[in-house]
Amino acid sequence: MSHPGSSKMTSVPAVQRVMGASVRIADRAAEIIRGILRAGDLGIVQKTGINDLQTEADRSAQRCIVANLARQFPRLTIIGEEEPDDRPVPDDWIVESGADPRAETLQCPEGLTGITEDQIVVWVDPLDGTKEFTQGLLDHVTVLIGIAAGGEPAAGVINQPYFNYQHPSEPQGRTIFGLRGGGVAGFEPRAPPADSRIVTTTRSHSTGLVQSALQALQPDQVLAVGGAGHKVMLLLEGRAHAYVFASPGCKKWDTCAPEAILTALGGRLTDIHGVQLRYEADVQHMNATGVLATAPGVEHDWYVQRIPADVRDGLKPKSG
Ligand SMILES: Nc1ncnc2c1ncn2[C@@H]1O[C@H](COP(=O)(O)O)[C@@H](O)[C@H]1OP(=O)(O)O
Ligand SMILES: [Mg+2]
Ligand SMILES: [Mg+2]
Ligand SMILES: [Mg+2]
Repeated sequence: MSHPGSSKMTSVPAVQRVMGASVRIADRAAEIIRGILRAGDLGIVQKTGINDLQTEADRSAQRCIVANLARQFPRLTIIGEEEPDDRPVPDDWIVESGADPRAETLQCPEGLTGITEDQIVVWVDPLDGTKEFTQGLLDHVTVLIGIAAGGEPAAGVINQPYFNYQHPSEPQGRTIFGLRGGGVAGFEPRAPPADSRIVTTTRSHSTGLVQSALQALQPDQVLAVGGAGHKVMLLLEGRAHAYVFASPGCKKWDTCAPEAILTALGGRLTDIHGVQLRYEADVQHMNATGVLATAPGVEHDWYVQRIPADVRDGLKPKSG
C-alpha cells in the first residue's frame, strides 16, 4: 500500500529511514516476545552454559526483525545475535513498510545524510537480558537495533517490552531511539544525582575482575542488574553515573544501539581502557576488553583512570 509522503521518503537519508522502520519493527518484535511469555513455553536452550541462554522469544524476535529489515532494505548488512534462520515468517510478523511517524520528529544531522544503504551495518540483539527474562525480571529486557556506518554507531532503537509492567494502569512498553547528532525521543533524559556515585554492572555474569574494578571506583551504590540495554537506560534516566563491566561477554549487538543513543546525548561508551568500540561488519563480535559507559555530563576519563592495573592487564587487547 502506498501512503501519503511515500515519494518524499526517497529523499530521507538511509540512516534515518532504517531507524524509522526499526522503531516499528522493534514494536512488533516486542509483541512477539510478550506473546511467547504469555503462552508459557519459553523453549529454553543453553548456548555456551547456564548463563548463556536462548529462548523461543529470542529466536522469533530475531526472525521478525531480520525478515522485515531485509525486505525493506535489501542492501543492508544485518548481524544478529542468534543463528541466521531464513525460513519465511508468518504474514502477521511483517509490518507496514516505512518509518514510524514518531521517528520523523528527529532531524538527520548533515554528517549522516550521505550514508547509503549498502554502507550500513545493523547489529540486532532480539532480546537482551535473556537470563533475567527466564527469571521473571522482565523490566531488564530490551530489544536492541543498532545502526552503524563507517564503524561507528549512527542511530539506535531500544524497545522495553515490559516497561511499566509492575504498574498495570500505566501505558505498557516503550520504544526509545536516537540519531547521533540528531537527538533522541521516546523518553525524558535526566542527569544523575550530583552528590553521589552510582555504578551499574552485571547481575548474572560477575567475575573477580568485575568486582575489582567496582571496588576501585568506591561507589556509594552498585546496581547489579541484567542487560546492556537496560543498564544504558539507567544512565540515560539519571539512575546511575556509570556502567562498568570489566569482562568479556558483551558483544557488538549489546552495545551498538545503546551507544548510539547515549552518545546522541553526550554520554560515552568505550572499552575498559577508554578505547572506542568498532562496528564494521568484519569486527570481532565480542567486546573482549570490557565495557565502560558514562552518563552525559559525567567525566568518562575519571573512571578509565581508576581501573586498576591488574584489571587492565587481565583485559589486554589481543594485538598489543
Ligand atoms: N558471559 C556472557 N555470556 C553470554 N552473554 C553475555 C555474557 N556476558 C554478557 N552477555 C550479554 O550481555 C548482556 C549484558 O550483560 P549483563 O546482563 O551480564 O550485564 C547480557 O544480557 C547478555 O546478552 P543477551 O541476554 O542478549 O544474551
Ligand atoms: Mg544471548
Ligand atoms: Mg544481549
Ligand atoms: Mg540477546
